Amino acid sequence: MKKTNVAIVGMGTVGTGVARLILDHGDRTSRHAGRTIWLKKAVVRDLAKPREVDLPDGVVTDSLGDVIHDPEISVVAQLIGGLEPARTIMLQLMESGKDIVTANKALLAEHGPELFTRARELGRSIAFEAAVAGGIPIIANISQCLSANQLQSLEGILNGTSNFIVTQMDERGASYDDVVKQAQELGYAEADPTMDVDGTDAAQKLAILAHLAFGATVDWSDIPKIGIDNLDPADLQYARELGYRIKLLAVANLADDGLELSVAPTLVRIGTPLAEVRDAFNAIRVVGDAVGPVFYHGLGAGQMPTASAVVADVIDTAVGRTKLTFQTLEYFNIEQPPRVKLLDALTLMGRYYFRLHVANHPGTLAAIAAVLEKHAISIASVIQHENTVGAAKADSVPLVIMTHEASEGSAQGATVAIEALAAVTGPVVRLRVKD
Ligand SMILES: NC(=O)C1=CN([C@@H]2O[C@H](COP(=O)(O)OP(=O)(O)OC[C@H]3O[C@@H](n4cnc5c(N)ncnc54)[C@H](OP(=O)(O)O)[C@@H]3O)[C@@H](O)[C@H]2O)C=CC1
Ligand SMILES: N[C@@H](CC=O)C(=O)O
Ligand code: NA
Repeated sequence: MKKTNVAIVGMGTVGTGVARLILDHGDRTSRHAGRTIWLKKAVVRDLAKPREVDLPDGVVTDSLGDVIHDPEISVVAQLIGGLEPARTIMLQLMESGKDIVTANKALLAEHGPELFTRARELGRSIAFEAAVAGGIPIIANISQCLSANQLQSLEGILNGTSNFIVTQMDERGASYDDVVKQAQELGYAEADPTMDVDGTDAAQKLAILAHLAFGATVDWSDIPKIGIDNLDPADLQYARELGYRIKLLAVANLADDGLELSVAPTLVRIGTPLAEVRDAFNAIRVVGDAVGPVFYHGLGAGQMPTASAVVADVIDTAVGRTKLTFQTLEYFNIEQPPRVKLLDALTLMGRYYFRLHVANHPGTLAAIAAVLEKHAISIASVIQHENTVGAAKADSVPLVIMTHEASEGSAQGATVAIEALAAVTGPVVRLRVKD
């Protein structure tokens, strides 16, 4: 039987899972590849650090040169996170004739055009199924299975850590800090979990998907994003009372004049599929003009789900499928003009949830309603619980307002104007609502 020699660079959470799959399940991988997938080298930074997988003698090394200078190794799973040295190592590996499989979305979102251009020049491929939504085969689906469609929209939960945190806060009343720690221990979070909770990771994944799905050339940092890092448990509670759950939603919507992109905590109606996505699961709803809506659901973070995607890419690369896809097509090709432009975030339409703290006296509601009216925002419902201190009326009360559709620009303007009212104390919480 033929053999493809593979190396792993970066033996952390994902690298360890990839080694496990290759070493423990050679029968499966060889059946699908029609050849033996052989782990020849695993490059680590620190030889003394214990690994959670038994690597055969001679596999582990701290020298990247052992891979670069070994002409028998043709595929490398590059599983170091962050930008550098990951970028330089990826370029060095490609220069030395290796095809790449990676899970590093930050690197692709930031340096995708450079890396893919170089890959094309060198006749190499870069496969990255694990970079978006972990184990869900979304890259393959968008770039191959749905290729007969003009995709119209794509919305999803793309960050497992944030979804885990929000689920645990919502369902168990867990504290934010405790659940962040737990997400790190479980191997879901990035080395710097700020990237997960502030919406960066979801925006980077959305930029990659928007490129594949719509031909948009988007700098991820141009995508308007809000994370879950300032989410108040009170909003999870009010959302539930209104029949919603809060999810960090990434949205790409193709309009007549361009592409709307955003990442934001959003109220999603309980009972709809996205609202039921729990813990580290991700989900993506894609609508194509021929196929209609398609829904993908699965684990978006964690060792083995991510390794599942990496090893599938290793097999595809070993048999030449990834080269076919990513060498010849327009993906990350800077010579291809973008097919759509990014729309101004202020024009995006949506419903809103406002929570504010207001003085408990006559005229307050009227003043707020007047501001909303001035910004052409119509109220759909209001919650204000009776609030007393003992038998006496409390001085201030929380007020929750759900609106009908309005533009992001109007909602922003109204927020500033409401915060300036004398009857309103502290900042206004404003969240998007998905119907
Ligand atoms: N964890 C997950 O659920 C998912 C992760 N990803 C992506 O996969 C990539 C890896 O993530 P993950 O495994 O969780 O991260 P980890 O931090 O667990 O692993 C990264 C590994 O890379 C090693 N490393 C860093 N620099 C070098 C170097 N110069 N040479 C050799 N090894 C090096 C680190 O070594 P050391 O141990 O010494 O620090 C560490 O073991 C990231 O890009 C991440 O975004 C994608 C989808 C899901
Ligand atoms: N940190 C990421 C890991 C997968 O991409 C997440 O939590 O989704
Ligand atoms: Na994936």
